[in-house]
Amino acid sequence: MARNFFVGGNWKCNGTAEEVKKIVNTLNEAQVPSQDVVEVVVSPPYVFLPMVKSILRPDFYVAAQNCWVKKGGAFTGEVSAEMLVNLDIPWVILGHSERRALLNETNEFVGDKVAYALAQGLKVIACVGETLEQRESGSTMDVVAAQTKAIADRVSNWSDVVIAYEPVWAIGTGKVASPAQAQEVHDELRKWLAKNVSADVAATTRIIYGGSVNGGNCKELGGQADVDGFLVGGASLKPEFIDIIKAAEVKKGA
Ligand SMILES: O=C[C@H](O)COP(=O)(O)O
Repeated sequence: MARNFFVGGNWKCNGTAEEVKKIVNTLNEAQVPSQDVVEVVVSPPYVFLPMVKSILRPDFYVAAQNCWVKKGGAFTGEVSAEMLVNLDIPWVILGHSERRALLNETNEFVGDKVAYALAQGLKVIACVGETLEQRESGSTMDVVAAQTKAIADRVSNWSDVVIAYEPVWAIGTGKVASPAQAQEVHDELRKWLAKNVSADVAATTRIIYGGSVNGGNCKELGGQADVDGFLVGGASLKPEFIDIIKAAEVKKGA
């Protein structure tokens, strides 16, 4: 079964209202392949979500960068999944390595968040990935499998989940994984899903790559059999994001 290419832009903690409007204008004017070729989702900081949603072209979608693990209440500073649903925000990024590392989000906590967000009706971009130390010690697949297992243990319907494989050593470093390195992990992850979840989930779940993707490397990465798109950080703030969206065309006729 064909997996529609997916390109996410994670704007992280960047931008002023003026800069955000400028990025949206660039996106709105861009000529890109149609939605049946590529699904585009941009993720501004919380405070800009309603504005971006209201001015963004209707064939692109928005995502929050996080949400709380359960129903809202006395959790100062948090935003609940219900609030995102209330504002018609369709997607949320969960388990980003910056949150795992800087805010101590564990595999289990991320798994709980993914399950809760899905149960409220959100679609989830769930991030996994190893550190340089873990890669060098040969434990990449163990790490990625443990992160994915914590999600699989809590989730039964995978139709609204996209997995983002983001090696931590490639994030914001300019040190992109080689196409072969990305393909190897994506292939292993798909095999893991086939063995531990189901053949159908393995065949249909999109596994996207993140980590220093740019206009220059996106086509080769996107051409890998098990790379179904990207989660882009730095380059999603720049006009080259359009070229990354267009990389979806490498899958045409594949
Ligand atoms: O969520 C996106 C990733 O952290 C990649 O960031 P980057 O493209 O700036 O390396």
